[in-house]
Amino acid sequence: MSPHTGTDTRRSCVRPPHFDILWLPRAAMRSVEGDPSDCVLVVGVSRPKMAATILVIMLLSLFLTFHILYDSALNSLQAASNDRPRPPTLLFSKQFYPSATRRLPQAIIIGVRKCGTRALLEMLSLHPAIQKAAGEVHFFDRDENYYRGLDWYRMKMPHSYPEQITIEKSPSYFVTPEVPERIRAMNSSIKLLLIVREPVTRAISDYTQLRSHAATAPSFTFGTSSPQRSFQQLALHSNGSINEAYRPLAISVYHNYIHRWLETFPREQILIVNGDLLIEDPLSQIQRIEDFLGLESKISTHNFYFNETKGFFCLRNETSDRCLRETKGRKHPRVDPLVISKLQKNF
Ligand SMILES: Nc1ncnc2c1ncn2[C@@H]1O[C@H](COP(=O)(O)OS(=O)(=O)O)[C@@H](OP(=O)(O)O)[C@H]1O
Repeated sequence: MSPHTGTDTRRSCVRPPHFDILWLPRAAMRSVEGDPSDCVLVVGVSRPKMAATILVIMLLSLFLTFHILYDSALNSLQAASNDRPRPPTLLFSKQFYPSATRRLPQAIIIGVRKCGTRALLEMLSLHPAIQKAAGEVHFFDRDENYYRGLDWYRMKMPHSYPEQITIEKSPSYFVTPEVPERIRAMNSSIKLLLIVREPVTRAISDYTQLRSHAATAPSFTFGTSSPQRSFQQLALHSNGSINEAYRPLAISVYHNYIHRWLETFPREQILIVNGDLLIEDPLSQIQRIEDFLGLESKISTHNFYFNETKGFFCLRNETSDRCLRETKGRKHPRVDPLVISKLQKNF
């Protein structure tokens, strides 16, 4: 080995033969502390700004590629369950799907509470041309929401295509006096779905829900921890007469509320759905609604299966089977049949 003589350590570095195949410039090899037998490979970026730009471009293209792949995978999944891919939810979706926007509903399930409003909404949303609002919006019945305006309401709606129908359900619309006029002010040609059930069963269902809420609520919400009163005790006075002021019974007197709707909307804009039949034979009611909404019949027997454990029909599409939550289909307390028939005669 020749000793290190000059100031330029690069020249005196002995380049190992296998490094020749890397086409590295000679300057990349430098000797350590002037010892030509001990070389290091020095790698650096000669144009850092350009390198940074290239890196950013590469990362952006990677992100976009991932985004497009994810979006199309999502749409393929949805296309498998429906004929029409659902509007995308990801960033940049408006550029890719310009017509998917949030629209005010063209149909509303206005009630009645405990008659199967949730089941109805979920079943209808099996139709590819129906987009449902996720929760109960309570726009028309709660002043604090109503005075936020229609843009607030629109933002509660899902994305939909122009040929799709947006639908929401808020069961308390039916019994709130201001609601029919407020809905008409928004859209006088809107379609309304009213689902009803045998009135005493509905009242018992209402009672069951209130009792279950009271059992789980803190004691200050419902007063002292007095033992819960039975349906019969609440529905009948001690002299045996009917307690018409008892809210679950009052809501079941449908004609006390429906007249306001009929005064505000033409009869052909309101479809009355049979909630008892929706439980026993959901398709019969769903097909009536497809027709009422002017939709092609798409929901079929394949979309329902009876779940023995739940005791109700559950929903099926190409990707999943699902039943409604346990708060839907609660076990009702036993009520004396004589009390039931007495109440039924009153309706
Ligand atoms: N398929 C299916 N699965 C489960 N439950 C079903 C179904 N179809 C109708 N129902 C009946 O829906 C009742 C609840 O009605 P709502 O959804 O209108 O209740 S709520 O007002 O929104 O609280 C609920 O009342 P309860 O039985 O008292 O729980 C059910 O009887």
